Amino acid sequence: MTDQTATPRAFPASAPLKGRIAIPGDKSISHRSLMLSALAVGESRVTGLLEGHDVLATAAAMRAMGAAIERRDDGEWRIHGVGVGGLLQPREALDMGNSGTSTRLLMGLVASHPITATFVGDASLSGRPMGRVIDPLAQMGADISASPGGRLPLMVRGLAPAIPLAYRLPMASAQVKSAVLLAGLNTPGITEVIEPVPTRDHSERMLRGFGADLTVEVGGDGTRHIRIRGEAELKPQTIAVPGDPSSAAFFIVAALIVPGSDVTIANVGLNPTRAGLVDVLKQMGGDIELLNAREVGGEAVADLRVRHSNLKGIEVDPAVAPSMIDEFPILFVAAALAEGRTVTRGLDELRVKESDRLSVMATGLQAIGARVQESEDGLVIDGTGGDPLPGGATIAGHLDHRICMSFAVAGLVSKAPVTIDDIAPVATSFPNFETLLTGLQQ
Ligand SMILES: O=C(O)C1=C[C@@H](OP(=O)(O)O)[C@@H](O)[C@H](O)C1
Ligand SMILES: C=C(OP(=O)(O)O)C(=O)O
Repeated sequence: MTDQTATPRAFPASAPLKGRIAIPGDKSISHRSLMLSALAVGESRVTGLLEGHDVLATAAAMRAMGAAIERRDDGEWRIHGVGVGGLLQPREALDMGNSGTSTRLLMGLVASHPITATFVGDASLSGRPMGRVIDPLAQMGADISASPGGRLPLMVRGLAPAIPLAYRLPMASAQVKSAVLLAGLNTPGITEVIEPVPTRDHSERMLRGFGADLTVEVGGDGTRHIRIRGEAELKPQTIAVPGDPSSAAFFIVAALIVPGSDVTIANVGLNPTRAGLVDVLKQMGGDIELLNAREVGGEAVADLRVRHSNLKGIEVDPAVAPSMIDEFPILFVAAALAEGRTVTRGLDELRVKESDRLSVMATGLQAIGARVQESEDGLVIDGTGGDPLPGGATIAGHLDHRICMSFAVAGLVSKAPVTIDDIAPVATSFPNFETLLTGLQQ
């Protein structure tokens, strides 16, 4: 069946990319800025907020639960919080759109408030597993009824006071960690998350920044014990959201693989729990220079100057996966242009993102002439050594923004244009992606 509302877009071979761009705000930090501000007592101010559909879904949900949230004409967001424990029962189902982060973190918040909320989402989100948050939140006392397989639509009936929990994460997931910590905010006593494999730590940093009593103890084997004391009072903050490294990734790789390119990407967040891609691309021979390294709002930030490079295939250490979990689709494109073989493993989590990113990337790359083999938990890619890919196929984006943008970049180095069947999903995380790309092609 053809989707009448889809907007296909063709990406042809590109001239060298040249110039300087600033990418939009970090999606993870933007979600958390809205949620924590909405729970603080008083007015928080946020600049650089990502205004993508996923973050706007979080804003709408926090409004529906009582927070006053407005965007000023100068782009600053002002949020009046309701206080921890003060969330109101939403009158209608919370529409999470395409956003896993909104869904899982907000389920955590609702779980320890005396309210009931229904969560709905699009076809992609409705296929993603929510059992991973249902399990710990049910142990804390929330009553959750989900669709078969622990999917959306689902309903969370919170319990207040909830029961504190010590929870060992069964998979490397910042969303599950954050759901439990956010539930812990309004739970008496100490809620603990035990994290054997470190994942992005924005929740920990920001909860502390808002004044929550949160400690992190690292065991001898690297396991992190994160403890939050509940019934916290959060103080309003002024937040400058750094640029999203996961969005920068598309322009980093584009500049590395389009011959003659020289691009500077300003204000990129480089929190070590997010910066894996830059290290891996450097290992592959990528010319990426960090300029003006600084700290913004407790997060490492730098400008990145990226020049076209002859990339070499490598074996990617599975241990770096959590620090670049959303960047594998675009890394696979870089690998398809590198000289020699790139091997990736330990990427089972990619199968439960907006699409099955291992299978969708393997199929799409094969369709445009790349040599790719899919294994259970990774891809093996034999690159062209810098020669253009044949291209010329239409790629199914499966409502997955990162798939759409990865193949858009692949089109820039293909003989025949690469067409994305529907470009609309890009707006979930990177609304001005095409505008920035066109600007670098002038
Ligand atoms: O906590 C977050 O903001 C996110 C965590 C990651 O998901 P998982 O926790 O499912 O790995 C990541 O893929 C997502 O884009 C954002
Ligand atoms: C996995 C992602 O997001 P989410 O889980 O919030 O849908 C992503 O942005 O790549």
